[in-house]
Amino acid sequence: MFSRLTFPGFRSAERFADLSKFSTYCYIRDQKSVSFIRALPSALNRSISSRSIPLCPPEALSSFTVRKAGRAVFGNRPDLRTRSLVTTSKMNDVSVGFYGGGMMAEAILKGLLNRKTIAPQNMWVCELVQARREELAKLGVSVTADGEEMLSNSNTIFLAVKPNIVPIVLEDVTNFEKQNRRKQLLVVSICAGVDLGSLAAGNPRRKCIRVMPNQACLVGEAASSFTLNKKCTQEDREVVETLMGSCGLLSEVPEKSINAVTGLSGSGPAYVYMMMEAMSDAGVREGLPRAVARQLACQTVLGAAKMALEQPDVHLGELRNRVESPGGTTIAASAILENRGFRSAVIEAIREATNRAEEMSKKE
Ligand SMILES: NC(=O)C1=CN([C@@H]2O[C@H](COP(=O)(O)OP(=O)(O)OC[C@H]3O[C@@H](n4cnc5c(N)ncnc54)[C@H](OP(=O)(O)O)[C@@H]3O)[C@@H](O)[C@H]2O)C=CC1
Ligand SMILES: O=C(O)[C@@H]1CCC=N1
Repeated sequence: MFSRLTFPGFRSAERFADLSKFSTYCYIRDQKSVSFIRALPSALNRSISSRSIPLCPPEALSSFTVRKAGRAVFGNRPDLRTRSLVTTSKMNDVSVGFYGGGMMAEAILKGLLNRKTIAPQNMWVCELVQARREELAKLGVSVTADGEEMLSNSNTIFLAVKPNIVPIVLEDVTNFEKQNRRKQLLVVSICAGVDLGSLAAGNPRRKCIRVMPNQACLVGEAASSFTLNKKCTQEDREVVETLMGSCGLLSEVPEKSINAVTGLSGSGPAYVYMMMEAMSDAGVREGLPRAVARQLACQTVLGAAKMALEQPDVHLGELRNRVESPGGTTIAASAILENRGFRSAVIEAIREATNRAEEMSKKE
């Protein structure tokens, strides 16, 4: 089988399998590709779980000839656990509805559409603001102001409203469930500080998943974590992995960790923007044109993040030390950042965000 397939970017099938260390997962979307993947272990004469997905770095995707056998869609880079294979046939049964058509719903919708994980005709958004409905309709998804219409047309319901609106929309969900007892919904909440217990309000049998994504869903580079309640099945897990995996990195964590995820990566883009804004302003102060300073600041963050992700075994302090030449410019700057409490400010800020999510879980 392999003699008929070439591996540009990989010297051999053996090399392909060795790339597992990159922990980048690939969802194969048709049966031919699944057969190809399943055949790998015997061709390599060693065992790879037939349910685990072979891996390769995203940069290799464009030259990855498995495309000849079908569409391969890269999902997440979960370093924590092996993903299961989710095929298109299974996803064909998934129809996604959103309560709330704000920033995050748009980011997730675009993430899903960009990866072609779900066809636009299988996506519904219930949003009260007409201007937002009109904006989202341009994506080809169906929009409505009527929650029941969205629920009737969907089986996986994302709660993407502000946390204080969740009890209101859950009442709708409960009424719908009572009137449609044969349809079981999967409720996926992305709302900060709303726990699994609250998501099951009105129906203790409800299947609920709590996800904490961030806005980088929009560009397929989110850092998200999720946790499921006990009513969820393995299939539900695979559905959320496929949906959120197509928006970026995804890992499963215990529910007690979700508030920390919220403080770190849910809110995280804001901290990084603040840093980039400051770097950009500093460049302007030193005489660089604004556009040049902005671009340099953004690309510096992107490049540093890429290097750190590609060298997971190298301590971040070591990566920093490699930039700090003895007696040079960087160490002079690092001394100021240490002196002004840069790291402890970040640590305390993330603790504050985590505490805030915990506070919201308790009473709002
Ligand atoms: N922003 C972020 O980066 C992240 C946000 N989250 C979580 O995602 C959730 C959504 O956040 P975000 O997208 O930023 O918020 P937005 O305010 O942008 O979006 C929420 C939308 O829901 C609409 N809405 C209000 N009530 C209803 C209702 N009953 N039915 C349907 N739509 C309704 C709102 O309208 P109106 O404006 O009129 O109220 C608004 O357009 C929050 O719970 C947040 O904790 C999670 C991770 C990251
Ligand atoms: O600020 C917030 O509450 C939301 C949750 C994570 C990011 N934004």
